[in-house]
Amino acid sequence: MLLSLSSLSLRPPSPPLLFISPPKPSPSPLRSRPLSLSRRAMASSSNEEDPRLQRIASSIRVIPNFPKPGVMFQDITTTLLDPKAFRDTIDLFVERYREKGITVVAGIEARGFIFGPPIALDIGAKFVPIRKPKKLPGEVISEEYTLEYGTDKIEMHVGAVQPGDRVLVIDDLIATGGTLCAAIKLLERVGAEVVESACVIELPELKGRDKLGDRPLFVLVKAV
Ligand SMILES: O=P(O)(O)OC[C@H]1O[C@H](OP(=O)(O)OP(=O)(O)O)[C@H](O)[C@@H]1O
Ligand SMILES: Nc1ncnc2[nH]cnc12
Repeated sequence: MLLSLSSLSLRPPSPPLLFISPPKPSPSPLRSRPLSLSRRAMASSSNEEDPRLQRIASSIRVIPNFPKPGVMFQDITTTLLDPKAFRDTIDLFVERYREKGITVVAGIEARGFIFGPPIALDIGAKFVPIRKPKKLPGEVISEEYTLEYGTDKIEMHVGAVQPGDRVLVIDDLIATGGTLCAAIKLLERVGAEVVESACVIELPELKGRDKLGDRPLFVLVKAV
């Protein structure tokens, strides 16, 4: 069922996570706008109507006005509660990248740490965490990027990625593209080749893809 934002705003706040029932294949009642399947994802899977994509889209919960008013938060924790949807998410990425000679999967904190490691293990690549500032204990290389107000920074251990490494960058979501763009720049600065970036969700309205220029981006579902 689709609910308007005004009717949702009259509801009490979402219950704590422990009280959330596992997602069903039908759309979550919290979702007020549907997620569409990415044409790119459909084109890359053997079957244009790959049922795995629909299940993944349905498993993502959308919470209006979190963490602040006006934001439709795309919550992938409900995908993690659905082992089949989680498995399918990993499999779709693994099927795409298995034969691409990827040597490093770089995951962006925090939600890139959920999807990156199983992909890295399956394709036989190293996993490298790209972290928020002051989290990594060793020597780091940093990249600053601009937010709507102010700046932010991401960091990576020096030596974790070598010149010539073929890197896949993974995150759960691309919004404005600032985070992904900074991660790509960081990796290129150490001489790596960023083969592709991949996210579970894209928010096309925010045009993050444009920020990446001609660098390839693969997504499974688009929030419309
Ligand atoms: O395309 P952008 O506008 O840069 O936004 C996308 C980033 O925002 C979210 O992370 P967030 O910064 O909320 O951090 P978290 O995963 O640690 O909560 C998301 O997981 C991406 O990393
Ligand atoms: N709408 C959104 N949902 C989840 N994570 C986000 N990061 C930036 N925008 C987001």
